[in-house]
Amino acid sequence: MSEIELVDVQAGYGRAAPVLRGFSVAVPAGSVVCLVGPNGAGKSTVLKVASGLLGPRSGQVIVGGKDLTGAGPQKMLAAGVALVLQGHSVFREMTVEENVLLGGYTVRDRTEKAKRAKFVKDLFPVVGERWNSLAGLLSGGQQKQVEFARSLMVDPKVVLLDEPSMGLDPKATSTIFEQVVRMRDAGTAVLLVEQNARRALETADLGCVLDLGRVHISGPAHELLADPQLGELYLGGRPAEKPPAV
Ligand SMILES: Nc1ncnc2c1ncn2[C@@H]1O[C@H](COP(=O)(O)OP(=O)(O)OP(=O)(O)O)[C@@H](O)[C@H]1O
Repeated sequence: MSEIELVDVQAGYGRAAPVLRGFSVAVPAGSVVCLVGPNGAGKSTVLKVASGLLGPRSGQVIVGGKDLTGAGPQKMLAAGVALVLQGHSVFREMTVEENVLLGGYTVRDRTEKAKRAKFVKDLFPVVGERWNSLAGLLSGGQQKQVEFARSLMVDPKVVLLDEPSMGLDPKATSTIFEQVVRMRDAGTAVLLVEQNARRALETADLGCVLDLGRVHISGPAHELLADPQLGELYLGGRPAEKPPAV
């Protein structure tokens, strides 16, 4: 079963022409789905619709088999859909602990909250190691892991990640993608938007290429990576150029 599904969604801003024009995607349990596509294609808009920040003009948003079309962000979070925003959203003047526990604000049961805090510390060791540090003292990649940990405090079924590698160097980017896999292996479905398309598809189970507000092509991520035409158009060149014939 899909944890979240967008079906034939039309969505846009104000009176402007729709950005998404009949877009569909399904994120199966225990999988990472990566959305790629050119700038302005509507990738972040998909995450806004999936998180309830933007209501679709038509189409459906189904979470865990229930139609939640038009539900706002609070209801979507309560239904198990968490969003990790683009850029850095940690509170720098607060400790890592305070940042992470903020994610569990809606978890009333103290035992459950303590259990979740232990879970995220185990999943992201750096979060546990720096638990009492000010979040602003951490590196960009470490801060991103604090954001991941914060989003997992409510034990979401789905995490939406908007460009998690933005602003990170290649080493930190690798760590972040490793952590995305750990999230998935811990049972969270992940819908990922990335500029770093090739690297993201290497991590993902399924890929979906978005162009002109629709799905251009979708399928197993390794198949998209191997497609030379997609490589040229969307992934910044072919995967393995043959040496020129002499
Ligand atoms: N808040 C907004 N108000 C009006 N138009 C918006 C808003 N956010 C995005 N848009 C427009 O919607 C279109 C799609 O934007 P979106 O951010 O979803 O694309 P994207 O594929 O994520 O792009 P990028 O790869 O550059 O982040 C763009 O034309 C953009 O200008």
